[in-house]
Amino acid sequence: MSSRRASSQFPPPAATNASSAGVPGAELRRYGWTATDETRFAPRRAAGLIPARILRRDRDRCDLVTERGMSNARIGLTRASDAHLTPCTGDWAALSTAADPTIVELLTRHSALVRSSASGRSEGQVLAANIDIVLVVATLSTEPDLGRVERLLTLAWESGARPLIVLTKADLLVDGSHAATVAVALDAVTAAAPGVDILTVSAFDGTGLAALRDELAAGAVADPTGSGPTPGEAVLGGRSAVLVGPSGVGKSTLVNALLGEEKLAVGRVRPQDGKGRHTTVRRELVPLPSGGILIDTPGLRGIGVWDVDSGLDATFAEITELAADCRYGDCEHRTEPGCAVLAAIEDGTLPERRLASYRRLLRENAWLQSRRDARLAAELLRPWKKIELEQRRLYADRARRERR
Ligand SMILES: Nc1nc2c(ncn2[C@@H]2O[C@H](COP(=O)(O)OP(=O)(O)OP(=O)(O)O)[C@@H](O)[C@H]2O)c(=O)[nH]1
Ligand SMILES: [Zn+2]
Repeated sequence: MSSRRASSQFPPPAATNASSAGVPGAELRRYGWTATDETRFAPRRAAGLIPARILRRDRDRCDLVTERGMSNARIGLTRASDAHLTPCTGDWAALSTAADPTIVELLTRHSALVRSSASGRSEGQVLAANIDIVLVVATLSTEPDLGRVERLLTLAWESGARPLIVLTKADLLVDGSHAATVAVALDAVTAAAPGVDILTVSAFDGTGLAALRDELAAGAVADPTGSGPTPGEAVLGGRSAVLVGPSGVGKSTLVNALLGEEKLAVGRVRPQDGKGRHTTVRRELVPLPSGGILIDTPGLRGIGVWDVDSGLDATFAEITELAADCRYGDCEHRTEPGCAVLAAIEDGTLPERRLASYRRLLRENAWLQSRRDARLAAELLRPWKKIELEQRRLYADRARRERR
């Protein structure tokens, strides 16, 4: 994964206020922890573990937040080799509170944004876990890359979270020279995203920011203590949202606009690692003063789809729907008679570009799946290869003995 953007783009977290810590996990509610989560966690708490949300993943350690404040912990999972089970930003974990805190368990994820790994290996790579919304960010300032929007939507649908398209730089609408382009861009994106809500925003003039804040704050509750660790941070919980989109569309500017004043209230944090080390906790996940939790992962360029069968169905919903009316169940919508998809292209209701884009992503998905299947097959064969080898050795030994 490219790290074109420092993962510490969010301001260092302010020192945690322990005053609301009367209730177990209360401080974590800012990060989305709920009473239900706490109930489920009870047996672990009884075993001396505490809940934590992962803010950032390093090779074998994580920056995280617990009810006691920011911390840094070792990854002590037994199945750490499984890409889907290694901690990532957004994960909830059970943490041992030993001298060197250790993540001993990942709590079940309700969603995960997964891409094919940058190295092109046959595994998926989890970019963010436990998200409610994927903000697919594109800009109105240039002709939209619809293929990219569809790719990101496919990943978003597949994650189990709800996609929301955010079109940035809406202030360009008022500029006469841009207005026409923007209107066309908006129509094109709408056609490429059936069933997906689209918000146009501008970090410059504030357009749409209130609507976006409301989306993220849904379900948030007022801080019972009346004040958060930083002034104005009086809302707890809300939706967890991850931002995806190419470089230059205005993600950082948008994040800063959403963070508002909070970015000024910064300070170094001393993780409670028992050794009193002073390190700055870096984070890719931050609670918003207005409610909701924002995740911004570095480097989402060249993002590849990964195991996205249902994501494709959702992204290209109108094609899936048409395909149900094709004469043949296995219709590939190429030359088959009675093909409802081709008929829709013929009568102009389905743009050819949509079908081409759908095919491209289908092919990519099938290719990755076949590579994964090949890897699985190789893994299944491995024990047999070992037995075969041992048998050969045995026979050779016996033959040698008999020759003597
Ligand atoms: N007109 C206008 N320009 C904007 C707006 N938001 C951002 N920009 C400009 O767009 C450019 C890119 O913004 P960034 O926030 O750095 O974009 P990004 O998506 O974070 O880019 P990376 O950090 O490379 O991923 C900058 O020159 C911003 O000033 C906006 O609302 N309106
Ligand atoms: Zn067909």
